[in-house]
Amino acid sequence: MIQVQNLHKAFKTKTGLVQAVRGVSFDARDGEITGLLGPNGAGKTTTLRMLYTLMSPDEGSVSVDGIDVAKDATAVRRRLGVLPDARGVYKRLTARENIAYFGELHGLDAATIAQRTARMSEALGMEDFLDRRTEGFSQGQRTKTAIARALVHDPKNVILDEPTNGLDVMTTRGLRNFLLQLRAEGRCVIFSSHIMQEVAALCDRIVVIAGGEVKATGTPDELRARAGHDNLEDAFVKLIGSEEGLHA
Ligand SMILES: Nc1ncnc2c1ncn2[C@@H]1O[C@H](COP(=O)(O)OP(=O)(O)OP(=O)(O)O)[C@@H](O)[C@H]1O
Repeated sequence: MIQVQNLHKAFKTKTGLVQAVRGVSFDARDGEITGLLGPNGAGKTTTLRMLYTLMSPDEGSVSVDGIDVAKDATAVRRRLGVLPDARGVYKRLTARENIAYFGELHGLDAATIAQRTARMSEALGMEDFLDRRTEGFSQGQRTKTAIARALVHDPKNVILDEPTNGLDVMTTRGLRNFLLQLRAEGRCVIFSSHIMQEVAALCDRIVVIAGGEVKATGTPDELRARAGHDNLEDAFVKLIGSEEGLHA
């Protein structure tokens, strides 16, 4: 369970202050997939970075399974599996070694790492490239490696920043099934996307974000009803107030 209360974050730039996130609040429950949907520049990545302890908010709070990120970031990190926007796999290591390295950082023994790697590889379809060096990997292969690595310690909460970015249709379908599997295991899953069909197809709850603010929160049906449109695409456009940056 991840609870987000009134997050704010601004960045100083040469041309002035950029207010990236302005008062974002939402709850992401266990056994559900929560989608953060918004156009380019909406503040999704910045919000997720504050959730996974990479950045501290200017204001507001985040708690993971009841633990305040500001009070015990280490305990929070143990409960989180994160696919960051920069995937950053080590190119001199094979996919298996990338996963094992993260397992070792989490203090797992070799047998546990081998067992989790086998499970993840099967779920994500990594058998063909598991023992290849990641240098030269396709985007999909890199993303799968980064996801497997992020989940090696079997975290209860999973945060993925635009997980299907740059993936082909078949790989995206595989990834969707994988996220549904994580949900069925009772995990709390949050992912960000600017593709409304994807969010609508997968999410139990959608947080619509634009201009650093939450514009609406609800199930796909609730959002349709609130916007007064049966068509989800029209509903999102109405909730966001613009079509810009929403489509793939
Ligand atoms: N480190 C930074 N320094 C300055 N501005 C930043 C920084 N990080 C984010 N921003 C700005 O904050 C705003 C929100 O960016 P963010 O990356 O959170 O959006 P996003 O919703 O993830 O967008 P996208 O879908 O394009 O990835 C943007 O205007 C961006 O330029």
